[in-house]
Amino acid sequence: MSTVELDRVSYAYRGGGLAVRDVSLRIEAGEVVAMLGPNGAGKSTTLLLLLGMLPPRTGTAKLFGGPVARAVADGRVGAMPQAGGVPPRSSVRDLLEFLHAVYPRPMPVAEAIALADLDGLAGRTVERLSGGQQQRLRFAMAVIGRPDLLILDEPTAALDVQSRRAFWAAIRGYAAQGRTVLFSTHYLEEADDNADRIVVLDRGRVIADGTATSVKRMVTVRTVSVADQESGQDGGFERLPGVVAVARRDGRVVLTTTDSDATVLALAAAGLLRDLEVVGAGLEDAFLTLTGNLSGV
Ligand SMILES: Nc1ncnc2c1ncn2[C@@H]1O[C@H](COP(=O)(O)OP(=O)(O)OP(=O)(O)O)[C@@H](O)[C@H]1O
Repeated sequence: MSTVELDRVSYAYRGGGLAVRDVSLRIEAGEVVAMLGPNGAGKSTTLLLLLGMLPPRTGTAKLFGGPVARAVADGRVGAMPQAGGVPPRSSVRDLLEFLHAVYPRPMPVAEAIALADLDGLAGRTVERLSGGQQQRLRFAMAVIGRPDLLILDEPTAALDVQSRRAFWAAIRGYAAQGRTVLFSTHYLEEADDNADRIVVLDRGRVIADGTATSVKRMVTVRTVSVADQESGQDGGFERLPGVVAVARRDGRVVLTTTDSDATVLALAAAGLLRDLEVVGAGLEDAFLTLTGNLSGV
């Protein structure tokens, strides 16, 4: 029995195209999984389907081998959705005490406060917390019920670098207790640092799924550029090893490659190494490469 089991799930918002298309995904107990993808890839929609907040149009979603609604009602799922207000006038302690009373097997309020690094802020009202502190409170609210599965939608979006680090340390601490964690992010680096496995979504589909190392290898593309020598060397660049796209701009030939070493060696062998520049390409290019939409200009 898997913790998360999506079987060919699709979802369309009213009046929109398919936001999630035929997604199948299994996550086992104890895994920490990142869902990585650009804006609009379908990450939030997939997470909402798993929380029972949207019903699949086709396909089935199960948690712990049963209906999503049952797992949620049993308090086995903790969530930090992207949107969702926290009552501004309540204090941190009041909110957590309220939730403590709601869940069947909660952790002590003090433990949730410590885990979310909110010590010293228990008496403060929500409206007087900084953005980062509010985010940490939302985390405390998600874990206080000791959920077996924690679902976090871009949890660090509002945080600065320092709070980000503290936040991930708290999540890793929770995962280390054998809990399953699924989070979404735009950042390959964040996925790489904090997940055992990365599922890449693009336009509603799963386009890659594997260990951080294997996905990183797939999405790490570089741009190699040399001065355009106009030496009648028209074409041919796209046949160099690793090259997936060729563009010419500002007097340079710009090659997008999945194997920059091989591309540079081949350029050298062809006598074309003039004013070489190699830079890491952004994740956007990497997604385009993965989805086969990067074409030469
Ligand atoms: N409430 C909604 N009504 C209509 N369309 C929506 C709604 N929410 C999302 N969509 C559309 O569904 C698709 C998937 O959006 P979703 O929010 O799941 O992506 P995402 O990967 O979470 O993006 P982001 O990283 O920006 O949060 C997008 O095309 C988006 O425009």
